[in-house]
Amino acid sequence: MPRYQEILTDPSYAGQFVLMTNPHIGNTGVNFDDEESMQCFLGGLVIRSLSISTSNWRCAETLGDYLAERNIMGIYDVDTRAITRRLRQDGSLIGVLSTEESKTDEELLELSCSWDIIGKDLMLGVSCKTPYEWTDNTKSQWDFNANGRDGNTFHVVAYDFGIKHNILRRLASYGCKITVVPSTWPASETLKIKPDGVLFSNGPGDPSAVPYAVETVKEILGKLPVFGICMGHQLLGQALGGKTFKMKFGHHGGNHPVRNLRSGHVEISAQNHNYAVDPASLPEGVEVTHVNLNDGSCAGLAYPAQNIMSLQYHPEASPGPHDSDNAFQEFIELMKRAKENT
Ligand SMILES: NC(=O)CC[C@H](N)C(=O)O
Repeated sequence: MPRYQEILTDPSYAGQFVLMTNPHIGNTGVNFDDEESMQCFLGGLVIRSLSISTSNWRCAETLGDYLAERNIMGIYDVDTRAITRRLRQDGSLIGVLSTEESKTDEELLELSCSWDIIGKDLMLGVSCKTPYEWTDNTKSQWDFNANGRDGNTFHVVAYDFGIKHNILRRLASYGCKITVVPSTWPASETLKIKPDGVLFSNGPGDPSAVPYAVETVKEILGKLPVFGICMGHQLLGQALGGKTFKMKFGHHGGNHPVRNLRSGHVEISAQNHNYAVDPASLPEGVEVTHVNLNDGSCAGLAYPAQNIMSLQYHPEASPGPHDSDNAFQEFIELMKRAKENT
């Protein structure tokens, strides 16, 4: 149920510890299919109780062995409810995990002061180094929403700010040919290959710490249809002239209600972000299309005049509900309309 494997391999957790509120973790082990990237980038995993037995038809190894092989620290027997309540009260905090028993509390406190997520470019450490083509789609036994796809192929350039593989699988399932490019890939190179659309992916850290990526987004806006997801949405917000800010403890988990203001429908969504776009800072013409119903924050934007759409949350789920998968179809339609109008 908590789908810890996708969370462990989501590059957006780079530089952060993940604390699971579900008390029992590890019972289905780890498998070959549920990887969201080639690596675990998170700082460490904090849980209440590690399952003493592992049982699932897809299981390839235990969670403990998986983390140990990747040199990722995991800690269990922790009062995760108490830490959750503290985080809700005080907001996100800096933590230190150490195996060195000789360290005093003062030394650990000092260590915690040497780290801050604000102002750090964490994207460089997780993005691919060279462009590559992506062809895998969602395996047929897991696919859904497959009706009504018209077999058109659109070429999408996907900026890898820490991209989750399921974004690529869903785009491929919707019939896209995909070229994945590094976060520093120049806009001019993207425009040169004349794709039908550009995807700006999810990614870790502070969106104000990566001005080069905002510049890239700016150079592409208005020239091609674009779709921004999470970090991609925040960078789009900045490129459009808006501001982003750090939230108290952000949105995490697979149960966030979001209202699509165009259809009136509520989607239950997967979310993982610490920053958000301030809608009041956006210029005229930019529409807030989705609102997080827990706190009223901006969960989606569109600028129809420039074929721009973006979501603060995760339509690719993985893990999480599939309510928002249709966003990929909307991106296909944006590319289709733009193609027809040229
Ligand atoms: N999942 C993401 O893309 C995270 C977005 C952003 N870096 C944040 O933490 O707010």
